[in-house]
Amino acid sequence: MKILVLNSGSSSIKFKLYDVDAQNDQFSALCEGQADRIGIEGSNITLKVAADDSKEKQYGDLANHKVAIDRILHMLMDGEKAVLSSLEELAGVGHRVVHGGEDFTASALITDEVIDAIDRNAVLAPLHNPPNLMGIKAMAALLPDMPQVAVFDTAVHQTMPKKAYMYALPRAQYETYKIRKYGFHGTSHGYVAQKAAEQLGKPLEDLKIITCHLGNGGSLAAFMNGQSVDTTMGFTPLDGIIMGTRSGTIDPYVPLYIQETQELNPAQVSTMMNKQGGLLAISGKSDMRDNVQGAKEGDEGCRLAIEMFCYSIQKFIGSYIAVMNGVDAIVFTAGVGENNAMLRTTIMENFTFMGVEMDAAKNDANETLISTAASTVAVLKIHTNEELVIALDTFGLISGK
Ligand SMILES: Nc1ncnc2c1ncn2[C@@H]1O[C@H](COP(=O)(O)OP(=O)(O)O)[C@@H](O)[C@H]1O
Ligand SMILES: CC(=O)OP(=O)(O)O
Ligand SMILES: [Mg+2]
Repeated sequence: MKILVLNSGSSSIKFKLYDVDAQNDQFSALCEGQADRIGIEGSNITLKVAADDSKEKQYGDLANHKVAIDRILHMLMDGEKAVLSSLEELAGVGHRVVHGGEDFTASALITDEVIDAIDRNAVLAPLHNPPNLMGIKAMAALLPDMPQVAVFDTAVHQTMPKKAYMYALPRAQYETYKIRKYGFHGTSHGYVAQKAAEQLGKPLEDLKIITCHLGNGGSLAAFMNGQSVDTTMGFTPLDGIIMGTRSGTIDPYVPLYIQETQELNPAQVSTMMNKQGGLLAISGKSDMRDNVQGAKEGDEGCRLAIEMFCYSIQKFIGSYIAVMNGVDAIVFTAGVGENNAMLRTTIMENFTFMGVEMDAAKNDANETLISTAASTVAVLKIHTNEELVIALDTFGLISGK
């Protein structure tokens, strides 16, 4: 049976097709790809099949998400790298949905009620939920009888205790308006925490783990007793560490002051903090690779951006060690976390006081366990796989397993 996973963004759709051997619970990826610049000039779809390294790229007008999904399905069936003989082969579709609010503590089969709930929560994640919904609706329009599943970024963090998720604001802000910390990237945090426990040969429940998901967007999470107990993103994915284009945590009065003194409206300040902040604001480059390259060439802005990025992560790691009264493992994952040994070293330098010892050779060789045997805390680098979790949950829900 085959399962398609979609991660729909505002102008892109990432997709991955899995072949599931239900008998043996084996999931193998057949292909993956991305539709880019949906609704913008120069839109295109790239497809890479697992069997070979070359990519098929198709340019063409992708006016909206429905057109893009239609084109993706055609590429999967009759492109030069076709991996599906017909749509009948698809058993289900799994979607990443960023904000599930307090409505979802686990993944859900998509029904009209689920769609309504995702829609209701869209005010809480205006950059993410509307495109997620577009993907779901586009797929439903093309294949009305196909079972679809929503996998929420917020679900894993619904275990946080009240003292962690409440903001110290008048009660009505939470009770009436649902303003609280939700946390995101839960699919990734949960997956790498579990993988770290397996690597260390201990049950997740017995470990205190800090997971660092460092991608273009990024967040940290603290796991204790097998559950997320705190995370750096908050009411929205703007909070926490410094990201590619997001400011992360700042004095909450700053946006109000900017609005008052510079005659900017809330939407303009939101754009400033979400799209013009972060690494981009400091160095002019949002992509970490460009910052690393710039710093090597002596660019002061890039150096400062990297210093601020690492500093913001160190502060949260320190606070989560305090929150859990200890830590057994620290895990790095996602684009930056998985690929840059130098940044991992820099971040961990401030924890040598408590006996953290990196193994430089293993770190440089990109091994999984990158601390020494003598280190008081295990430091790991684990490849995240949000798509696989989505495929697993989709299979579970559609097959009743
Ligand atoms: N070798 C590397 N060194 C530093 N950063 C890297 C490296 N490889 C990838 N990255 C960074 O990873 C980020 C993208 O991570 P990813 O997890 O794919 O993000 P997202 O899913 O949010 O798009 C980019 O900032 C990119 O520069
Ligand atoms: C929730 C979130 O920030 O997601 P992404 O990193 O994909 O932007
Ligand atoms: Mg990501």
